[in-house]
Amino acid sequence: MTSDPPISDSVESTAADIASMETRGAATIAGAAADAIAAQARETADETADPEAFERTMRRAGRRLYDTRPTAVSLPNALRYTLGRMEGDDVDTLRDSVVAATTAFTDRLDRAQRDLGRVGANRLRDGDTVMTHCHSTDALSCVEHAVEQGKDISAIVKETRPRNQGHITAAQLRELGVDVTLIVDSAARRYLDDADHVVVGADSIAADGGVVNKIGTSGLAVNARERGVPIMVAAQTIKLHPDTLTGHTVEIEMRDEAEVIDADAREEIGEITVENPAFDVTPPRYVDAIVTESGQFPPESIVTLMRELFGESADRPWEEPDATTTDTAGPTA
Ligand SMILES: O=C(COP(=O)(O)O)[C@H](O)[C@H](O)COP(=O)(O)O
Repeated sequence: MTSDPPISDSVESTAADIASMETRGAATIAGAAADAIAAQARETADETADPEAFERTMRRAGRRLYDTRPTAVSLPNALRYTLGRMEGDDVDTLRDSVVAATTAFTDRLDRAQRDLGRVGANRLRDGDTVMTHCHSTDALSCVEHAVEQGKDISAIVKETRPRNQGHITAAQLRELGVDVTLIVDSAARRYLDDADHVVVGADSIAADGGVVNKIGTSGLAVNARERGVPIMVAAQTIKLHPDTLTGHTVEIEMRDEAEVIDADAREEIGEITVENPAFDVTPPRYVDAIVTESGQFPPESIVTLMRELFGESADRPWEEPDATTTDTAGPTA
């Protein structure tokens, strides 16, 4: 018996880049995964004429990507869209179906971001100041469209420890011509008095409207509510987590302590525990609007859109057909 074709270099390097956060941010991760799946389909079709071997290899590639980071549902949703459309009785047809699905998926990704940007921009007025957390391409799309509408927008950008994704946000806002004030995370409450909106992205949105995003989002949202500053979550619909429709929770990624403290400082302090959760959950009552490519929603009604898009439950086309369902439950929300 001959062995199945290997996982492609493209999938291996994409998976490594996602795990190391070289490729990061939910939408970017989804696009990279779709591109890697397309590369895998092309290479596998060159290496086997056996349709079953092709399908097994594609599922294996899907699992390799799936296992990288657990929180952003855009990754499994990208696999759902692309591998879920794999069909055909021969390898060429199977390959073409997957490649066509990946192209359609990445087109939708770009279009969705533009469309939600227009919706989010309508919430911003000329002269407004937004406060941001982390780096979200969906959130930035709202600011970009507001600027295109001729609005003068300023930004207070939280640096977002431990990885300082706020620096990326600051640089991209400057490219848009937005005035930027960079602050440390702990200064957020003080500067909320100068903000008209908090604008953040999402890695996953649960059926109850809970928003999973970079650690620190929930504290920011609670403070913003106390200060009367509206909180807008910019999230295209690939951020909707269909497993939460059936009671599953969203796993919160715990990352290496080396991101928080270097070895020398740790040694100097003595025996301590260091925790580094990458994300947290903002309860729906602290969110004013979830802005998607299908319009804006109060968080409590997002479940309707989720059912429309995913039905009552989500399939897992990266698993072998006879595999028992893997529970996605983990420490969460
Ligand atoms: O929390 C993060 C990124 O976390 P990390 O840096 O750990 O990946 C972003 O706010 C969301 O992914 C949304 O981003 P986008 O709007 O670009 O999908």
